[in-house]
Amino acid sequence: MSAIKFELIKTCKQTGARLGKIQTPHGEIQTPIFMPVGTLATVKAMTPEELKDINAQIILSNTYHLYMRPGHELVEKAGGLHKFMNWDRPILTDSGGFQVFSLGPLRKIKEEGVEFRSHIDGSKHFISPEKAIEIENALGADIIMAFDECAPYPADREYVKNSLERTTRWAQRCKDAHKNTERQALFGIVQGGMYKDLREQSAKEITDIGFPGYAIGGLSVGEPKPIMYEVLEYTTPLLPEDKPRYLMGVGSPDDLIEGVLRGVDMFDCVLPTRIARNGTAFTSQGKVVARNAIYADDFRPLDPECDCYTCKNYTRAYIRHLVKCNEILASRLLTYHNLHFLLKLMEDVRTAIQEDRLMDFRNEFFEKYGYTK
Ligand SMILES: Nc1cc(CSc2ncc[nH]2)c2nc(N)[nH]c(=O)c2c1
Ligand SMILES: [Zn+2]
Repeated sequence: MSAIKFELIKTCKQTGARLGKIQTPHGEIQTPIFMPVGTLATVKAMTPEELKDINAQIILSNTYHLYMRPGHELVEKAGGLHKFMNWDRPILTDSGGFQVFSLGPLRKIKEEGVEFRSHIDGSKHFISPEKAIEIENALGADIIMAFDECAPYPADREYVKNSLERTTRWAQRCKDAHKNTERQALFGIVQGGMYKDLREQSAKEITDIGFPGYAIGGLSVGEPKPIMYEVLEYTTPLLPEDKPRYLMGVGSPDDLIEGVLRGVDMFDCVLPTRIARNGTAFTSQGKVVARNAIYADDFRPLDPECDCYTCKNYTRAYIRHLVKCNEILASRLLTYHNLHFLLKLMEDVRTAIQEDRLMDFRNEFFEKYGYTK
């Protein structure tokens, strides 16, 4: 028996988009969904109560980072991640594969696993698929990711083929090592770079092993958007219709909509929280770089069409002032707004699917946001 139950409610007649529901041990998730990222057991600058105010349904945390600091044993001793961070809704943990591979020359990939040096103190570590599952079981997230290699972009065919085949062998080892199937759903991750035949091979191998949900990995790694959309176009149909599909590391407003149109159900990205800390806001008319002098005496809200706490109570002029003074409140107000913006966007997308008008919604949003058609 798996820890989650996915219900496919509707497929949009105009597009490949799906409306769904995922039941988890910590509550229900409506899809398509955007998942705020809380790498170190906190969605930076937000309290759990503020996340609930903006209807965040599930957040992400990270195996590699929490293994490094404070250590998964401590989190387990605290009663698991939910208790430790005071978040009683669903959590998803990434396996650390991506983070370890991002360490670049500091890591060595072997069949057994990955040897790497800590980005904190340079100490030597080794993570195998079994170790990653042990850490994720200790953290206790409702959805956990298999330990995979996210091939860099660009990468030649030979490398990508060898890498996806090792990721398949690791996926089987993760499934064999995962004990907590009743309370933690293990998702497989499809790789294969930007090569159609390798994506088909990886999708077949990973779905043959069998998981309650599937992620599309190896995208949003610097490839041009049209290539990401093309890979999605031929990869999502290879995944079972009755299981959730998660596109890792995506994304910006346009990528979320284009991903939903191509049958993706779940997304996560550090963008909304990261650009907030750099003083930039998503708005329905495109990005607002708050630091820009043009906002010095602009007493309108960040987004006149937004009804969030930030937009109801503060002006661009005030937020620019906070950003210029590097005030902590700048990060808080901008993060609150950016997360609300993406969560509201996904709520509007779900409504558009329900009403079979997602393509019209896309065109209206792109027009207003300033994206080219
Ligand atoms: N682009 C991208 C992003 C992430 C990180 S998702 C994430 N982790 C923590 C926060 N967000 C990926 N993670 C894994 N395991 N595999 C991938 O192929 C991959 C690709
Ligand atoms: Zn707002």
